[in-house]
Parts: sequence; C-alpha cells; structure tokens
Amino acid sequence: MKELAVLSKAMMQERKDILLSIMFGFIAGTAGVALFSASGYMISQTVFAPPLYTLIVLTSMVKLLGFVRAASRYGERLASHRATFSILSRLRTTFFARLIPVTPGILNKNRSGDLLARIVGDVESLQHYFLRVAYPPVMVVMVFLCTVIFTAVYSFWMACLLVAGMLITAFVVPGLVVSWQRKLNDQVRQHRATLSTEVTEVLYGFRDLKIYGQLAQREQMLEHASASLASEQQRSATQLLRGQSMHVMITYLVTWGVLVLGAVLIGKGELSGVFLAMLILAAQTVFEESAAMAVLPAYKQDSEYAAKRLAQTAPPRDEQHVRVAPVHPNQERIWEPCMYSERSAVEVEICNVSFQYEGEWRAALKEVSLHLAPGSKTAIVGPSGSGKSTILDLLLKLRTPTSGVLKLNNVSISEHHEESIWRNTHVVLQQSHFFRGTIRDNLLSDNQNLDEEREEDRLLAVLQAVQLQHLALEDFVYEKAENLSDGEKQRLAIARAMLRPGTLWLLDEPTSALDYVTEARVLKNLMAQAVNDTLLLICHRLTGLEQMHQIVVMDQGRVVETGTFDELMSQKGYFYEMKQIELQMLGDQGA
Ligand SMILES: Nc1ncnc2c1ncn2[C@@H]1O[C@H](COP(=O)(O)OP(=O)(O)OP(=O)(O)O)[C@@H](O)[C@H]1O
Repeated sequence: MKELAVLSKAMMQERKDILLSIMFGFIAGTAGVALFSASGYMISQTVFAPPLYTLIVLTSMVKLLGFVRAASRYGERLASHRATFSILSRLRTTFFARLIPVTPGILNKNRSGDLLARIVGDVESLQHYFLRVAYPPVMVVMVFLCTVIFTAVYSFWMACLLVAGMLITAFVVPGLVVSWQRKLNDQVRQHRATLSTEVTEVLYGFRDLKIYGQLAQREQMLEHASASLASEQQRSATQLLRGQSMHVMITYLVTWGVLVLGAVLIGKGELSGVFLAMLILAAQTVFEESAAMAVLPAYKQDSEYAAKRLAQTAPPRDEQHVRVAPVHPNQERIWEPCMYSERSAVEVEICNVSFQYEGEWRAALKEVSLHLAPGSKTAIVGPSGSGKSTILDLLLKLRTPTSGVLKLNNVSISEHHEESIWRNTHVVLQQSHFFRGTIRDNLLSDNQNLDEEREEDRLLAVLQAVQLQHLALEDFVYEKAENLSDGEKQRLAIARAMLRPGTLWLLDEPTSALDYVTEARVLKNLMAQAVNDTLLLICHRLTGLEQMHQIVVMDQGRVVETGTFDELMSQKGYFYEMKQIELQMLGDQGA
C-alpha cells in the first residue's frame, strides 16, 4: 500500500532495533516452548524415579530456560518499544513537515476539532503497525516452525495437527474478527469525529453559546456524542475479545487433540508415554505465542485506514499542489538580513493574478494587477469580501494563485522560500495569535536574537511607539491574550511586527480596533520606521490616506480604481463615493 511507504521508511531507519527485537523475541518464544516442554518432560520422568543427576540436569535446564526467557523477553520489549517510539517520532515530524505547506487549504476543508483529533489519532494508530501488524507474524512463523519440527521428531500427525490449528488461528479467526470489525470501525470513527467537533464547538464558542442561550442544548449534544462513542467502542472491544476467546478455544481444542492423538499413538506403541506431557505443554505454549494474530487484522486495517487518511490530509511533498520552485540564485541576496543593513526596499508586482478558494464556485481575485514601487506606501480599500486579505495571503505564499504571477524584486514569488519571505517581512494579519507567557515572550516569539543589553530598551521603545507604555515586559499574557483588549492585542501585534527585520510591510487592518487618536499616533510611529520601506496597508477607514503614494480600490475581486488620494477624489468614482459616505457617517456621529 503506497500510503504506508512513509511507515516502511521509518521502520527501515530503525532496523537495528527491529532486528534486535526479532532476535530477542525468537529466543524468548522458543525458550518459552522449551521451558514448558522441559517441565512436562521432567514431571513425567519423576514418575519413573530417575537417577538424581537426571533430575538435577532437568531442574537446572528449567531454571536456565526460565531465566533466558525472562531476560530475552525484556530485551525484546526494550528494543521493540524503542523502535516503536522512534518510528512514532519520525512519523510525527514527517507528517508535520508535510502539513505546513498545505495548512490553509486543509483548514478550509475540514472542521478544526475533527482535524486535530484525526491527525493525532491517525498518527498514534500508525504506531501499532510495527508492534501489532508487522512483528507478530515474523515471530509466530519462526517460533512455530521450530515447534513443528520439534514435534515432528516425535509424531508427524501431531505436527500436522499443530499446523492445522495454526492455520485456523492465523487465518480463520482473524478473518472473522475483520468482518465483524469492518462496519463497527467506521461507526467508531464517525462518532469520534462528531465528538471532537462538538468538544471544539463548545470550548471555542462557550461565551457565545452562553449568551445566545444554546449552551445547555450543545452540552446535551456533547453528552450524546460521548455516550454514542463509548457504546460503539464497547461493542468494538467486545468483538475483539470474542476473537481472542475463539483463539483460546482453538488452543485448547488443539491441546486436547494432541492429548487424544498421543493416547492413540501410545496405545499403538508408536510414542513413549513419557513424552506426552511435554508435547501437550509445547502445543499449548506455542499457541500462546500466537495470541497476537487474532487481533492483527483489526490493527492492520486500522493502520492502513489511518495512513490513507493522513496521506489525503497532507499528501507527500511531491504530490502537493504547492509550487516548490527551484531556489533562485539571487533569492538569499534579496531577503537575507545581512542585506537589510542596506535597507534596499522591495519592489512588488502582481501581474494578472486570479485566485479561487478550493471548493468555492466564485473567484476571490480576478485578474488583479498592481505595482508597488520600492519604498512606496500603498493602501488597499474596498468593501468587505472584495479580496483584500487574499492578496496578502498570496504575497506571503500562504496560498498559490490560480493564475498570474506575483513578483518580489522582479523574482517570481514561487522561487522564494516562504520562510525567507516571512522572516524578512513585517506582517500584521487581521487575527494574531498570542502565546501564554509574558509580553516579552510574545514580542520575541520568533526567537530573534536582539543584543541582550539593548534588548530591554528596544522592547520598551517599541511598546511606547504602539502606545502600550502602560504594560511591563514581564506582564503576563493569558492564552489567546484574553486579558488584553482587542485594541491592545492589535498594538502588541504591531509591536511584534516592528521588531522584525526587513523592508516590506504587509498590514491587514492593523488598527481597526483603535480609537482615532491612538490609531493616528501608532500609525505615525509605524510610518516613521517604515519611511524607506515598501508598505501595503489594508484598511476600511479612509482617513489619513492622503499621505499614501497609491490607493487601490477593490470590489468583488477586481481592482476598480487606482491613484493618489487627490486623483481618486477628483475622479469622483467609487472611492469618492465611499469617502462621502464615511464623511456623512462621521458627521452623523458628531451631530
Ligand atoms: N478560507 C476561505 N475559504 C473560502 N472562501 C474564502 C476564504 N477566505 C475568504 N474567502 C472568500 O474570498 C473572498 C475574499 O475574501 P477576503 O478575506 O480576501 O476579503 P476582504 O476584502 O479581505 O474582506 P474583509 O474586509 O472583510 O476582511 C470573500 O468572498 C470570501 O468569502
């Protein structure tokens, strides 16, 4: 199965531990069979009052085998679990690396609660592949072959009986378990997805649900989803247990068969009675070794399903529709911070770019063309949903245009590493994420190495510039910055952007939650820092745009007007009308 390739690769990388676990497992398995066979033989021998040295040899052998079995079982567990956890960690990193480039698209298509549970659950499911799917058959075949050869020395028919029993436990019982589990597993997965979605909805929407009086109803749905999942899981566990019970039953039937066959052979004089207990115990022990086979298909199915879903969620890099173009020879020259000292501003070109979100019938951007000269200041305005933020997403390489080209310093954006763009751009998006920690942690959240002595002064100066001087660097920030107001969050995001290197600023409504006075002060300081840089500002308010070199007006995914403030006002077009409405509203508020 192609999807399991990543797993096979991870297993190959852990081959040393895997080989060790197979070796120790084989020793433990055969030592177990030998231990019980020797015990059976010893018990039978004692009936005939053998010489003392025979008993001493047999007792020592039993003790030695017991020790070898325990020690090698320990070695097997150690090596196999070490291999399993290393494989798991490799799977996590591989999957995470695949996930990053396709993240915005995935979040579009999936419900976040389900997605999180799926990713975690599926990766965890894959950890069973080695221990419960790949490893048991190897072990069972090796130990079983030895036992069959050993038994065949005493009786061919007994060996045949063991082979028949093994075929039933290795194929018939697991086959039955699979057919029972197939439908149930689907139901368990569906119920798990519903529960995760419900949990996320209640957690994230707690406040709104409470205000709109829907909390009790949602809690009921959550309880219902949880109960349904528990009952399906119980049914699934019962069926797995039924499979294991059948395995035990077959084991006892085979043991009884060995007993009956042994009695017949002894009666015919073809087998010495002293070996009967030994053969019975050997048969019983070897089937215990193969107990894992009963649940193997269920785990196999589960792992394959998990691998398939993970491959769908985050396809391998070569199958991702993210353009990872070759690195342009000049690329690092353009973006490396060492060039930052020259402060050469970035030129941005957007040529005939169209973009359509996956699953949407209508394009968010239609043949948009823009030119941002180095060092220029551009504002994009337009009604909500006109495609302004999408332009930023494309410039940040969070999404790939459906058609058209975006260029930074005359190099297509597809030829830039996304990390290099992010590292060297001052970005403020509409929604910023804040971490649980201090203000200082949040300001330096990308581990910038500011000169330690100057760090304090620089951070305080930035806080002052964004009018957050009332906050101390050691003030605590709760998860999602819940202890900050929306305006404070925006200013913290601006401060964070101001601390970054680079000569390109991409700002998406960075001050929408601020009052006019604070907004004017913050923007003034920001503009002072960005004086020589290229800046793109998305905004709804039309005040203060007079200083912009260029204003771009967008509507329904198209650029409808471009020009300076004065040009657009004299054109008396879309922008002029928007400005009139804003003035009217401000007038109404003032009245
Ligand atoms: N993740 C998404 N999946 C599907 N469609 C989307 C997604 N994000 C935005 N859109 C759609 O794309 C269009 C442009 O959205 P965009 O966010 O770029 O508009 P905007 O001008 O920035 O709006 P606003 O001023 O409200 O932020 C809208 O019609 C919107 O419904």
